[in-house]
Amino acid sequence: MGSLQLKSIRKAYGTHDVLKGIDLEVKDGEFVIFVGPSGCGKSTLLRSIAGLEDVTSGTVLINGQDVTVTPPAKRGIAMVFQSYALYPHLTVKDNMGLGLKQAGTPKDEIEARVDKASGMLSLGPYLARRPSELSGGQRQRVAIGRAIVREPALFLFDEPLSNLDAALRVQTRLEIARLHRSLKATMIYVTHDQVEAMTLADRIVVLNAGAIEQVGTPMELYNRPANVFVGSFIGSPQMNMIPGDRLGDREAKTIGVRPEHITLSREQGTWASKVVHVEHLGADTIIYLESDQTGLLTARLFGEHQYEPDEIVYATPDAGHMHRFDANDQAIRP
Ligand SMILES: Nc1ncnc2c1ncn2[C@@H]1O[C@H](COP(=O)(O)OP(=O)(O)OP(=O)(O)O)[C@@H](O)[C@H]1O
Repeated sequence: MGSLQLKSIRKAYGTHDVLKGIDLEVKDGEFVIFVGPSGCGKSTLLRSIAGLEDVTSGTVLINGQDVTVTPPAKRGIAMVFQSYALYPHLTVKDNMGLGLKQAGTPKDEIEARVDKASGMLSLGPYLARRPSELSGGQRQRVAIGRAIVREPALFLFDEPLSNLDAALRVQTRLEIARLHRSLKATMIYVTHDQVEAMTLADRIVVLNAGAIEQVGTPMELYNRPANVFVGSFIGSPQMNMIPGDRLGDREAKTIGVRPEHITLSREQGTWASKVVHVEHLGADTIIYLESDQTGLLTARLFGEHQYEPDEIVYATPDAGHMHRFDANDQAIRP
Protein backbone atom coordinates (compact mmCIF):
# COMPACT_ATOMS: atom_id res chain seq x y z
CA MET A 1 0.00 0.00 0.00
CA GLY A 2 1.43 3.38 -0.90
CA SER A 3 -0.23 6.56 -2.01
CA LEU A 4 1.42 9.96 -2.01
CA GLN A 5 0.06 13.48 -1.91
CA LEU A 6 2.14 16.60 -2.30
CA LYS A 7 0.42 19.86 -1.40
CA SER A 8 1.98 23.20 -2.38
CA ILE A 9 5.54 21.99 -1.81
CA ARG A 10 8.01 24.86 -1.79
CA LYS A 11 11.72 24.67 -1.28
CA ALA A 12 14.12 27.59 -1.25
CA TYR A 13 17.87 27.73 -0.77
CA GLY A 14 18.39 31.28 0.45
CA THR A 15 16.64 33.44 -2.11
CA HIS A 16 16.67 30.71 -4.76
CA ASP A 17 13.23 29.08 -5.15
CA VAL A 18 13.99 25.56 -6.29
CA LEU A 19 10.44 24.17 -5.93
CA LYS A 20 7.69 26.69 -6.51
CA GLY A 21 4.54 25.06 -5.19
CA ILE A 22 4.23 21.44 -6.33
CA ASP A 23 0.84 19.71 -6.13
CA LEU A 24 0.70 16.05 -7.07
CA GLU A 25 -1.27 12.91 -6.24
CA VAL A 26 0.20 9.46 -6.81
CA LYS A 27 -2.17 6.52 -6.50
CA ASP A 28 -1.33 3.25 -4.83
CA GLY A 29 0.61 1.04 -7.26
CA GLU A 30 1.36 3.80 -9.74
CA PHE A 31 4.73 4.24 -11.49
CA VAL A 32 5.37 7.98 -11.74
CA ILE A 33 8.47 9.47 -13.37
CA PHE A 34 9.86 12.99 -12.93
CA VAL A 35 11.63 14.42 -15.99
CA GLY A 36 12.91 17.87 -16.81
CA PRO A 37 16.08 19.73 -17.72
CA SER A 38 19.13 19.71 -15.49
CA GLY A 39 18.59 21.84 -12.37
CA CYS A 40 14.76 21.92 -12.62
CA GLY A 41 14.37 20.40 -9.15
CA LYS A 42 13.69 16.69 -9.84
CA SER A 43 16.13 15.36 -7.26
CA THR A 44 15.15 18.00 -4.71
CA LEU A 45 11.51 16.93 -5.06
CA LEU A 46 12.38 13.25 -4.68
CA ARG A 47 14.59 13.98 -1.67
CA SER A 48 11.78 16.03 -0.13
CA ILE A 49 9.43 13.04 -0.44
CA ALA A 50 12.11 10.87 1.17
CA GLY A 51 12.63 13.37 3.99
CA LEU A 52 16.30 13.89 3.07
CA GLU A 53 15.45 17.59 2.48
CA ASP A 54 13.25 19.74 4.70
CA VAL A 55 10.64 21.57 2.66
CA THR A 56 10.25 25.33 3.15
CA SER A 57 6.45 25.00 3.14
CA GLY A 58 3.76 22.57 2.04
CA THR A 59 2.67 19.10 3.10
CA VAL A 60 3.81 15.58 2.22
CA LEU A 61 1.27 12.81 2.86
CA ILE A 62 2.06 9.11 2.54
CA ASN A 63 -1.01 6.85 2.76
CA GLY A 64 -2.94 9.86 3.99
CA GLN A 65 -0.56 10.48 6.92
CA ASP A 66 1.21 13.80 7.20
CA VAL A 67 4.94 12.94 7.15
CA THR A 68 6.23 16.44 6.40
CA VAL A 69 8.44 16.47 9.49
CA THR A 70 8.81 12.69 9.93
CA PRO A 71 12.43 11.46 9.69
CA PRO A 72 13.29 9.43 6.54
CA ALA A 73 13.56 6.09 8.35
CA LYS A 74 9.99 6.41 9.65
CA ARG A 75 8.32 7.29 6.33
CA GLY A 76 8.00 3.75 5.00
CA ILE A 77 10.03 4.54 1.89
CA ALA A 78 13.07 2.90 0.31
CA MET A 79 15.37 4.81 -2.00
CA VAL A 80 17.62 3.47 -4.76
CA PHE A 81 20.45 5.81 -5.77
CA GLN A 82 22.54 6.07 -8.90
CA SER A 83 25.62 5.35 -6.78
CA TYR A 84 24.23 2.07 -5.27
CA ALA A 85 25.50 3.06 -1.77
CA LEU A 86 26.39 -0.51 -0.74
CA TYR A 87 28.64 -1.35 2.20
CA PRO A 88 31.91 -2.67 0.68
CA HIS A 89 32.80 -4.91 3.65
CA LEU A 90 29.42 -6.68 3.72
CA THR A 91 28.31 -9.56 1.50
CA VAL A 92 25.39 -9.18 -0.90
CA LYS A 93 23.19 -11.05 1.54
CA ASP A 94 24.18 -8.83 4.49
CA ASN A 95 23.85 -5.66 2.43
CA MET A 96 20.32 -6.68 1.49
CA GLY A 97 19.36 -7.64 5.03
CA LEU A 98 21.06 -4.81 6.93
CA GLY A 99 18.10 -2.44 7.07
CA LEU A 100 15.86 -5.18 8.43
CA LYS A 101 18.48 -6.24 10.96
CA GLN A 102 18.80 -2.67 12.21
CA ALA A 103 15.01 -2.50 12.51
CA GLY A 104 15.11 -5.60 14.74
CA THR A 105 13.39 -7.97 12.29
CA PRO A 106 13.73 -11.66 13.37
CA LYS A 107 16.52 -13.57 11.65
CA ASP A 108 14.39 -16.12 9.80
CA GLU A 109 12.10 -13.35 8.51
CA ILE A 110 15.17 -11.53 7.13
CA GLU A 111 16.38 -14.78 5.58
CA ALA A 112 13.03 -15.39 3.89
CA ARG A 113 12.71 -11.87 2.49
CA VAL A 114 16.32 -11.78 1.21
CA ASP A 115 15.76 -15.17 -0.38
CA LYS A 116 12.63 -14.02 -2.17
CA ALA A 117 14.12 -10.73 -3.38
CA SER A 118 17.34 -12.33 -4.57
CA GLY A 119 15.26 -14.85 -6.50
CA MET A 120 13.29 -12.07 -8.19
CA LEU A 121 16.53 -10.32 -9.17
CA SER A 122 18.53 -13.48 -10.09
CA LEU A 123 21.05 -12.66 -7.37
CA GLY A 124 21.01 -16.15 -5.80
CA PRO A 125 24.51 -17.14 -7.01
CA TYR A 126 26.09 -13.93 -5.68
CA LEU A 127 24.79 -13.79 -2.11
CA ALA A 128 28.18 -14.56 -0.54
CA ARG A 129 30.12 -12.04 -2.65
CA ARG A 130 31.13 -8.52 -1.70
CA PRO A 131 30.16 -5.53 -3.88
CA SER A 132 33.71 -5.26 -5.34
CA GLU A 133 33.24 -8.75 -6.82
CA LEU A 134 30.13 -7.72 -8.78
CA SER A 135 29.50 -5.90 -12.06
CA GLY A 136 27.81 -2.47 -12.03
CA GLY A 137 24.52 -4.01 -13.08
CA GLN A 138 24.70 -6.63 -10.33
CA ARG A 139 25.48 -3.95 -7.73
CA GLN A 140 22.46 -1.96 -8.81
CA ARG A 141 20.32 -5.11 -8.52
CA VAL A 142 21.59 -5.54 -4.94
CA ALA A 143 20.61 -1.94 -4.20
CA ILE A 144 17.15 -2.62 -5.63
CA GLY A 145 16.98 -5.88 -3.63
CA ARG A 146 17.82 -3.99 -0.44
CA ALA A 147 14.84 -1.74 -1.16
CA ILE A 148 12.49 -4.67 -1.92
CA VAL A 149 13.17 -6.56 1.31
CA ARG A 150 11.97 -3.57 3.33
CA GLU A 151 8.53 -3.83 1.67
CA PRO A 152 8.18 -0.05 1.60
CA ALA A 153 5.03 1.93 0.91
CA LEU A 154 6.97 3.88 -1.72
CA PHE A 155 10.02 3.06 -3.81
CA LEU A 156 12.02 6.14 -4.77
CA PHE A 157 14.59 5.84 -7.57
CA ASP A 158 17.10 8.62 -8.32
CA GLU A 159 18.52 7.96 -11.81
CA PRO A 160 19.23 4.33 -10.93
CA LEU A 161 20.48 3.32 -14.39
CA SER A 162 22.70 6.23 -15.28
CA ASN A 163 25.97 4.52 -14.28
CA LEU A 164 25.27 1.48 -16.46
CA ASP A 165 26.31 0.95 -20.07
CA ALA A 166 23.68 0.99 -22.83
CA ALA A 167 22.97 -2.75 -22.96
CA LEU A 168 22.77 -3.09 -19.19
CA ARG A 169 20.47 -0.09 -18.98
CA VAL A 170 17.99 -1.81 -21.26
CA GLN A 171 18.21 -5.06 -19.33
CA THR A 172 17.83 -3.39 -15.93
CA ARG A 173 15.00 -1.22 -17.26
CA LEU A 174 13.11 -4.36 -18.24
CA GLU A 175 13.75 -5.83 -14.80
CA ILE A 176 12.38 -2.73 -13.10
CA ALA A 177 9.25 -2.89 -15.30
CA ARG A 178 8.81 -6.55 -14.42
CA LEU A 179 9.33 -5.84 -10.71
CA HIS A 180 6.74 -3.10 -10.80
CA ARG A 181 4.25 -5.53 -12.32
CA SER A 182 4.95 -8.30 -9.84
CA LEU A 183 5.24 -6.17 -6.68
CA LYS A 184 2.36 -3.85 -7.65
CA ALA A 185 4.30 -1.27 -5.63
CA THR A 186 4.16 2.50 -5.88
CA MET A 187 7.31 3.76 -7.60
CA ILE A 188 8.57 7.29 -8.08
CA TYR A 189 11.53 7.65 -10.36
CA VAL A 190 13.76 10.48 -11.55
CA THR A 191 15.52 10.23 -14.89
CA HIS A 192 17.15 12.23 -17.67
CA ASP A 193 16.38 9.44 -20.11
CA GLN A 194 13.28 9.90 -22.24
CA VAL A 195 13.14 6.26 -23.22
CA GLU A 196 13.10 5.22 -19.57
CA ALA A 197 10.34 7.71 -18.85
CA MET A 198 8.24 6.73 -21.86
CA THR A 199 8.60 2.98 -21.35
CA LEU A 200 8.35 2.67 -17.55
CA ALA A 201 5.91 5.34 -16.43
CA ASP A 202 2.18 5.09 -15.89
CA ARG A 203 2.36 8.88 -15.69
CA ILE A 204 5.16 11.34 -16.37
CA VAL A 205 5.56 14.63 -14.48
CA VAL A 206 7.38 17.23 -16.61
CA LEU A 207 9.15 19.76 -14.39
CA ASN A 208 10.67 23.06 -15.49
CA ALA A 209 12.34 25.60 -13.22
CA GLY A 210 10.72 24.21 -10.06
CA ALA A 211 7.16 23.98 -11.39
CA ILE A 212 5.06 21.28 -13.07
CA GLU A 213 4.45 21.90 -16.78
CA GLN A 214 2.25 18.84 -17.37
CA VAL A 215 1.32 15.50 -15.82
CA GLY A 216 0.05 12.73 -18.06
CA THR A 217 0.52 9.27 -19.49
CA PRO A 218 3.47 8.98 -21.88
CA MET A 219 1.08 8.96 -24.86
CA GLU A 220 -0.89 11.97 -23.59
CA LEU A 221 2.33 13.96 -23.37
CA TYR A 222 3.44 12.79 -26.79
CA ASN A 223 0.09 13.27 -28.54
CA ARG A 224 -1.27 16.26 -26.62
CA PRO A 225 1.54 18.37 -25.15
CA ALA A 226 0.02 21.18 -23.07
CA ASN A 227 2.56 23.75 -24.19
CA VAL A 228 5.67 24.45 -26.26
CA PHE A 229 7.98 23.34 -23.45
CA VAL A 230 6.45 19.85 -23.17
CA GLY A 231 6.18 19.55 -26.97
CA SER A 232 9.90 20.24 -27.28
CA PHE A 233 10.96 18.22 -24.25
CA ILE A 234 9.16 14.95 -25.04
CA GLY A 235 10.22 13.21 -28.24
CA SER A 236 13.55 12.73 -29.96
CA PRO A 237 14.56 14.26 -32.28
CA GLN A 238 12.70 17.31 -30.98
CA MET A 239 9.40 18.55 -32.36
CA ASN A 240 9.87 21.15 -35.09
CA MET A 241 8.55 24.54 -33.93
CA ILE A 242 7.56 26.79 -36.81
CA PRO A 243 6.39 30.41 -36.40
CA GLY A 244 2.64 30.43 -37.21
CA ASP A 245 2.77 33.62 -39.29
CA ARG A 246 5.21 32.00 -41.70
CA LEU A 247 2.54 29.40 -42.42
CA GLY A 248 -0.25 31.97 -42.66
CA ASP A 249 -1.81 31.01 -39.31
CA ARG A 250 -2.87 34.19 -37.49
CA GLU A 251 -4.07 32.55 -34.30
CA ALA A 252 -1.12 30.27 -33.56
CA LYS A 253 2.19 31.86 -32.62
CA THR A 254 3.90 28.50 -33.05
CA ILE A 255 3.07 25.34 -34.95
CA GLY A 256 4.70 22.11 -33.86
CA VAL A 257 5.29 19.09 -36.08
CA ARG A 258 7.17 16.02 -34.96
CA PRO A 259 9.96 14.81 -37.29
CA GLU A 260 8.16 11.48 -37.74
CA HIS A 261 5.07 13.30 -39.03
CA ILE A 262 6.83 14.71 -42.07
CA THR A 263 7.09 12.89 -45.38
CA LEU A 264 9.54 13.72 -48.16
CA SER A 265 9.20 13.54 -51.91
CA ARG A 266 11.43 14.57 -54.80
CA GLU A 267 8.39 15.38 -56.96
CA GLN A 268 5.92 17.39 -54.94
CA GLY A 269 4.88 18.51 -51.48
CA THR A 270 4.20 21.46 -49.18
CA TRP A 271 7.60 22.95 -48.38
CA ALA A 272 10.39 23.06 -50.98
CA SER A 273 13.47 22.40 -48.83
CA LYS A 274 17.19 21.96 -49.17
CA VAL A 275 18.80 18.93 -47.54
CA VAL A 276 21.42 20.08 -45.01
CA HIS A 277 22.53 16.81 -43.45
CA VAL A 278 21.50 13.15 -43.33
CA GLU A 279 21.96 10.69 -40.44
CA HIS A 280 21.57 6.97 -41.12
CA LEU A 281 20.56 5.19 -37.92
CA GLY A 282 19.75 1.84 -39.56
CA ALA A 283 16.12 1.58 -38.50
CA ASP A 284 15.53 5.27 -39.22
CA THR A 285 16.96 8.07 -41.32
CA ILE A 286 17.07 11.58 -39.87
CA ILE A 287 17.12 14.34 -42.47
CA TYR A 288 17.90 17.96 -41.59
CA LEU A 289 16.36 20.42 -44.02
CA GLU A 290 16.00 24.13 -44.53
CA SER A 291 13.12 25.91 -46.22
CA ASP A 292 11.95 29.50 -46.58
CA GLN A 293 8.62 28.81 -44.84
CA THR A 294 9.86 26.71 -41.93
CA GLY A 295 13.51 27.60 -41.37
CA LEU A 296 15.37 24.53 -40.07
CA LEU A 297 13.28 21.37 -40.22
CA THR A 298 13.99 17.83 -39.07
CA ALA A 299 12.32 14.82 -40.70
CA ARG A 300 12.51 11.25 -39.47
CA LEU A 301 11.79 8.53 -41.99
CA PHE A 302 11.36 4.86 -41.20
CA GLY A 303 14.03 2.67 -42.82
CA GLU A 304 16.91 3.64 -45.07
CA HIS A 305 16.63 6.56 -47.49
CA GLN A 306 19.20 8.09 -49.78
CA TYR A 307 19.23 11.88 -49.84
CA GLU A 308 22.26 14.05 -50.55
CA PRO A 309 23.21 17.36 -48.95
CA ASP A 310 22.14 20.35 -51.08
CA GLU A 311 19.48 18.46 -53.04
CA ILE A 312 15.99 19.99 -53.16
CA VAL A 313 13.10 17.91 -51.79
CA TYR A 314 9.51 18.61 -50.77
CA ALA A 315 8.53 18.16 -47.13
CA THR A 316 4.86 17.60 -46.26
CA PRO A 317 3.54 17.65 -42.67
CA ASP A 318 0.82 15.22 -41.68
CA ALA A 319 -2.21 17.51 -41.22
CA GLY A 320 -3.62 15.24 -38.50
CA HIS A 321 -0.52 15.70 -36.34
CA MET A 322 0.02 19.46 -36.22
CA HIS A 323 0.25 21.10 -32.76
CA ARG A 324 -0.86 24.73 -32.50
CA PHE A 325 0.33 26.96 -29.64
CA ASP A 326 -0.89 30.46 -28.71
CA ALA A 327 1.02 33.63 -27.82
CA ASN A 328 1.56 32.27 -24.28
CA ASP A 329 2.99 29.03 -25.68
CA GLN A 330 -0.09 27.07 -24.52
CA ALA A 331 -1.71 24.46 -26.76
CA ILE A 332 -4.76 25.62 -28.72
CA ARG A 333 -7.31 22.80 -28.50
CA PRO A 334 -9.77 22.40 -31.35
N1 LIG B 1 22.10 22.18 -1.12
C1 LIG B 1 21.84 23.10 -2.05
N2 LIG B 1 22.09 24.41 -1.84
C2 LIG B 1 21.79 25.34 -2.78
N3 LIG B 1 21.22 25.05 -3.97
C3 LIG B 1 20.96 23.77 -4.24
C4 LIG B 1 21.23 22.72 -3.31
N4 LIG B 1 20.83 21.55 -3.86
C5 LIG B 1 20.33 21.84 -5.09
N5 LIG B 1 20.41 23.16 -5.32
C6 LIG B 1 19.94 23.87 -6.54
O1 LIG B 1 18.59 23.52 -6.72
C7 LIG B 1 18.29 23.38 -8.11
C8 LIG B 1 17.63 22.04 -8.37
O2 LIG B 1 18.57 21.01 -8.14
P1 LIG B 1 18.19 19.48 -8.37
O3 LIG B 1 19.39 18.65 -8.03
O4 LIG B 1 16.92 19.18 -7.67
O5 LIG B 1 17.94 19.48 -9.92
P2 LIG B 1 17.72 18.25 -10.90
O6 LIG B 1 16.52 18.58 -11.73
O7 LIG B 1 17.68 16.97 -10.15
O8 LIG B 1 19.01 18.36 -11.79
P3 LIG B 1 19.92 17.23 -12.47
O9 LIG B 1 19.06 16.64 -13.55
O10 LIG B 1 21.07 18.01 -13.03
O11 LIG B 1 20.31 16.25 -11.41
C9 LIG B 1 19.60 23.59 -8.85
O12 LIG B 1 19.60 24.91 -9.34
C10 LIG B 1 20.64 23.40 -7.79
O13 LIG B 1 21.77 24.17 -8.07
